[in-house]
Amino acid sequence: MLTRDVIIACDFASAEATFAFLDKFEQEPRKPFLKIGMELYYAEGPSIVREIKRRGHRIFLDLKLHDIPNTVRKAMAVLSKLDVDMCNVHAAGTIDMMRAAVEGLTRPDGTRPLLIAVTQLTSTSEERMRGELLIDAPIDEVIVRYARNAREAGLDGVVCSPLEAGMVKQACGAEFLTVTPGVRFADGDMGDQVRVTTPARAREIGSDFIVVGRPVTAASDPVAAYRRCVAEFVGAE
Ligand SMILES: O=C(O)c1cc(=O)[nH]c(=O)n1[C@@H]1O[C@H](COP(=O)(O)O)[C@@H](O)[C@H]1O
Repeated sequence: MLTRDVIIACDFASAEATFAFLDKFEQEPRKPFLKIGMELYYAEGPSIVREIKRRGHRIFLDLKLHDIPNTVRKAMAVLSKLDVDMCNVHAAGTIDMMRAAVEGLTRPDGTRPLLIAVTQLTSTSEERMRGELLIDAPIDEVIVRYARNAREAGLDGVVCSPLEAGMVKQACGAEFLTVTPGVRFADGDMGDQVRVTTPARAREIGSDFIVVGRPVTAASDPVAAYRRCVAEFVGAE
């Protein structure tokens, strides 16, 4: 069983900006678990992963692969060499694509990073999903279905809103991971997120990891904002 934790989304445009941010956490006893997403990875390439790893952080590499199975298998085989802790794909790529992702990510010695699938982005409302994507079902049903598909393909969990963590656990089992962005403090701005809740509520619902970007990175005191997330979500240690 993995320990509940807070993942900071390092959505920065350069290594310089990222390290200026990380330097603020030098004195923290707890080394934050970090997410590297498309912006930073596309700007800096694999070297940013190696450099952050060298500083001793755990890394969720969030590139959300979504392509034909052969392409995803081969791309995942490349990413498996980066020695990150967690990677992701879009569950909309189907069970075959997710199986190919598992195969590609698995190293010759049988080990691999955790692999999770994005169900419906936390910026998507049920109204837009129905109206624009023509998925004619309640969004909770879609999320649970995608989570079951991910489990069937052999993945370790899903990305969903913390609001959906409980129903995913109920459908797929307590050990099936829920990694949940769409987190805001009670007094915070939603920005482009739609399906959101607070770190404290995410804990009550049963999320394993919350992914928090702007509430920490754009805060006037990012370390204090991170500690607030940890206090609400992880509690006393
Ligand atoms: O896969 C993700 O990490 C992800 C999935 C999702 O459904 N929603 C979502 O917001 N994310 C990511 O989580 C982070 C949330 O950032 P903030 O909205 O700034 O807290 C961003 O880096 C998003 O790319």
